[in-house]
Amino acid sequence: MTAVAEVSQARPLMPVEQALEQLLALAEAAPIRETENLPLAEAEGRVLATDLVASLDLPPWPNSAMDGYALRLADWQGQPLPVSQRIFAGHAPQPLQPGTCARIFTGAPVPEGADCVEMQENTEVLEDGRVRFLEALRTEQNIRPQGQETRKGEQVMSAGTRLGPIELGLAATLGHGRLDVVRKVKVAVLSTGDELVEPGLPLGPGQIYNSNRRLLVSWLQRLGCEVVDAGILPDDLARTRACLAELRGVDLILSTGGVSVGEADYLGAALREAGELALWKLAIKPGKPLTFGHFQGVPVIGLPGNPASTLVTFGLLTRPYLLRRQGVIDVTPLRFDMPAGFDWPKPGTRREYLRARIEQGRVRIYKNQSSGVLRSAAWAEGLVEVREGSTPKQGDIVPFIPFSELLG
Ligand SMILES: Nc1nc2c(c(=O)[nH]1)N[C@H]1C(S)=C(S)[C@@H](COP(=O)(O)OP(=O)(O)OC[C@H]3O[C@@H](n4cnc5c(N)ncnc54)[C@H](O)[C@@H]3O)O[C@H]1N2
Ligand code: MOO
Ligand SMILES: [Mg+2]
Repeated sequence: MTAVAEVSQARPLMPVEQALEQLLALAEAAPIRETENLPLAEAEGRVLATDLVASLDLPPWPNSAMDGYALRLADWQGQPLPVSQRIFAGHAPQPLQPGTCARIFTGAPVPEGADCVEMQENTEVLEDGRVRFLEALRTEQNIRPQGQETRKGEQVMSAGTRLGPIELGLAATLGHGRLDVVRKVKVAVLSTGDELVEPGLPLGPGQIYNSNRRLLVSWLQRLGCEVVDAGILPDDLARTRACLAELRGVDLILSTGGVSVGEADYLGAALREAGELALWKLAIKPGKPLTFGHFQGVPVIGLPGNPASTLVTFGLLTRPYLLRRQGVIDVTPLRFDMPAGFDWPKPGTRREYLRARIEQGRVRIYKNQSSGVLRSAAWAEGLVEVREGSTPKQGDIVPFIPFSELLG
């Protein structure tokens, strides 16, 4: 353990950007290549494996944007026109008879020969059934031309796009019933600590409930990962080694706890001993001892055990890593510039992520920012970033990252 303490003192803390950059590079070096072809109904939350190219024009034919009348402007000299056909959406029209108009409804194909649609509110139907047009008319008005939205052959979504309701809707408009998606990332979740007991069971002396496991398993499922629940690992180096070795078939071992410098912190020790520790100790608060390494070739992320540290380091560093493994390009959460509703007089040496929420247009922070307090996050709506050395005060602009940007 003295070796660990020495390393901790010798090594300067790594800035968050640098750590993220390294994690993303490591993710790109180990991409998930296998794909599966899924029906749209099962593709929600997954990542598109190949570019999606339009196999048809959208709209496939010119159609009416209004309920009204279709006519040919050259045929109209201001006189009322008789109605020669009625065209409903989903039905093929006849070519427009010269000197007539067609009754037409929204979404119905514009008949050959017509070049203008007038909405019915601007018309008057005479007793003999002819239609008088009351306003000036322009060619192409109220017509959605073929291919206006998308041309056949155009790339509509690129590989690496995450499929949510909007993307699935877009794929559906183009007629795709199935999509090629990247297979799920398989993540083993491990909670380390002699003190941990699963909720629902009685607590013994010195014990606490395991909250990180539930937090991470639910979050990973939301991110579209396949979760292997590896349970609780006691604080024991031999068992830590054995457990890591057993999890060989996964894409990532994600553990919590045991990465600091305590005498019962064995996760970092096991990685160091295996000679595959790539990242340790970041300038982030909470979350400083975050650890990345490999155990017998399997990537391991060791999140610090304090629940708010787990949350922050998962959201800001692990989530982008997992998405990038699947080829997702855009892994950066949106940040909103907001006026601070707090004073932060003491400059820090680590970048702080305070649990915060918006009240009356300002970012307020939870009263207890201790990394052990998960309640701070339940109260909050997101994280406010306070950079190293900065001392924001009331009214200063600070970046706010809503949890909604991180949770999905
Ligand atoms: N001498 C030093 N001590 C500590 C340092 C340091 O730099 N020097 N860093 C502190 C910081 S910062 C953090 S963060 C923690 C990280 O500790 P570990 O990752 O080693 O985690 P543990 O020691 O196992 O546990 C820390 C804390 O979290 C509780 N915990 C752990 N797992 C869970 C879980 N699954 N559910 C709920 N709570 C959990 C655990 O009981 C401890 O209270 O180290 C500091 N120490
Ligand atoms: O980094 Mo620790 O998470 O500050 O408590
Ligand atoms: Mg510890």
